Amino acid sequence: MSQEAGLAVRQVTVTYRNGNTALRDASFAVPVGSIAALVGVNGSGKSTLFKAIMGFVPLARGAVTVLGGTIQEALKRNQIAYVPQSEEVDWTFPVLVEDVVMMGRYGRMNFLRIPKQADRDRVDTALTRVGMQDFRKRQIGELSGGQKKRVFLARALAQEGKVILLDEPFTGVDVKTEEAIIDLLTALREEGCIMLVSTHNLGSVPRFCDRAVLINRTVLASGPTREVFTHDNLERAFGGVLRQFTLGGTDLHDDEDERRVTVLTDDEHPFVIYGDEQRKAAADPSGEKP
Ligand SMILES: Nc1ncnc2c1ncn2[C@@H]1O[C@H](COP(=O)(O)OP(=O)(O)OP(=O)(O)O)[C@@H](O)[C@H]1O
Repeated sequence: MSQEAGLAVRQVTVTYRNGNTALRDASFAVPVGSIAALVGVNGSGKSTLFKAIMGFVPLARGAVTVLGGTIQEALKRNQIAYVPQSEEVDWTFPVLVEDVVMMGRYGRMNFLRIPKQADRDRVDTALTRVGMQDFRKRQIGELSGGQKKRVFLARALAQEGKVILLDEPFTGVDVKTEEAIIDLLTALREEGCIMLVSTHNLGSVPRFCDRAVLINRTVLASGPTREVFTHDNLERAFGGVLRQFTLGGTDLHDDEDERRVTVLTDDEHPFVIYGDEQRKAAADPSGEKP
């Protein structure tokens, strides 16, 4: 399918009311049926970009199109679902898990918000898909970090949005939950969803994101992950924030093997580049050595 029909951000500039331009001339596209990682340092404009796509901040310049239409049209059709960062949610608010997921249906109800059977069925399916059926009567504040994430994913599923924005979905979740989330996103990709996932977890990006957008107040690089996730691009995006070291010779091998391995890391989620031609080599998502 053409990129035109997916999510397209064209020359977008966002200036906040205090005059701060958080994003300048940002352009990229994500086709239907793909997962794109949105990667950048703190303050690089990831949340601002999400807000721009959701129509929460006015664009000083440029345009965003969703499935060929404007943001307003997409919002009216409930096409954009959002999974927030944990810090954005008031967990003391007394609401049950099933009610949070039902919120995903609000846009499809009339102003009285009385759920129909079809809405309840969608909520059931969404809770089952994220493995949270047994917790449906729990207060949202009484869940673990990973369980809370799954509930908000279920809300996005119940909404049936074609475009799903996920803000740091792996922060504070264990490896098993991370795997479960990745499996779910991969299944949604097969169903034709467009996902934009902000993450600091560099190591996992080539594993499940077919595309990547590197950002620092503008889009530095975007496209297929294997083309974007290069040593040079990551260095441009992260500068001194990342540590880099190369292992080779007797540090890595106990024989004559001359291959080397370079690790780029924020000390939490290392991104590993195999081979000697690191500066030219694109990351190989299969993890195979050259
Ligand atoms: N409401 C606002 N008014 C003015 N400036 C803002 C506002 N929100 C964010 N900014 C600024 O815009 C820039 C981009 O911030 P943004 O929150 O989009 O970054 P981010 O990449 O999401 O950061 P993080 O990884 O820390 O969540 C920062 O310099 C920030 O201080």
